[in-house]
Amino acid sequence: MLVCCYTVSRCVAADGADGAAVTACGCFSEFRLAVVQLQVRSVKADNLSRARRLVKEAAGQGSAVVLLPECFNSPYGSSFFSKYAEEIPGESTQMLSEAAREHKVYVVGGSIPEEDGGKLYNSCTVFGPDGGMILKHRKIHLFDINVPGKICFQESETLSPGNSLSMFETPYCKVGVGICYDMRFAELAQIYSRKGCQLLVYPGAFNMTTGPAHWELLQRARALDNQVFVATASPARDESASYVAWGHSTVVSPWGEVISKAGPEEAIIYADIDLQYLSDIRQQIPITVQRREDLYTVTCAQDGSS
Ligand SMILES: NC(=O)CCC(=O)C(=O)O
Repeated sequence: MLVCCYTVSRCVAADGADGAAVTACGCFSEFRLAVVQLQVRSVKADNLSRARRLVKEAAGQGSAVVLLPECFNSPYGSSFFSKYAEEIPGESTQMLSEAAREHKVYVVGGSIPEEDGGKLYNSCTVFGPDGGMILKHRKIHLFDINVPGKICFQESETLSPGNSLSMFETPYCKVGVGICYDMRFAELAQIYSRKGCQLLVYPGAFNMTTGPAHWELLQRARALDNQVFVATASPARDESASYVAWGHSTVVSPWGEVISKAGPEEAIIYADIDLQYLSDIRQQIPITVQRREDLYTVTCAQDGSS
């Protein structure tokens, strides 16, 4: 918890990340987040080397935390998951670990298709500045969609869901992790924010149907109703792919404003995450303390059930 965030000064973070700001009490109130909207193609080695280069570039711009897209090592699609799947640790997570250690940043490694015990998962790994793996999060809500004439897709044909929630702590803030479709489930964001997360990250690959309609709206809703920062990282759009990603990686503030946003093409976007701003908003509109937990259980329903 940030308790005495009054005086803010620029400094070099203890773990070597430049550009963080600390308060008089020594807690960090501001840090730079980079979101890498990677152009993912069919050659895995190229995806890995480009991701590595862009993590380096983001670190060079003073980022303390770098976020990669869903399925960053593989084209997104049921026909690709088993071909590109790896065990963890494996080639892709090794690269993430090395990039985090070399550049002294937190790397939220988007996701990769993971193989474990004969099953496939859509898994996000997070690495700290020492290169150690902090967590592995398996997508808990699998993306199944059928909008006639537009898109029909079923992750659940090939993937298995994860069964646990994942949060991690940095010197800057506490972060909750979800993967793409997980963002549609408001309960997940609510649990993370109630457990103290100030930033929610969703590596994601929305599509050309739901992207324009829902992508930004969902992020702003999750940010606003939980008073947290929300960041999404999409693959860059590839019109020739079987699943065309919407792109538009975004960072939203706890006020619900879009503070950084990519277009459809490969890019790195940056956001200076100001936790004092988050505290101010929570004081100005104190929903976090005005909740009526005593009323949120249905005790009397018309059909007599409770
Ligand atoms: N990869 C995904 O989970 C896609 C989710 C999506 O597009 C949606 O509309 O939800």
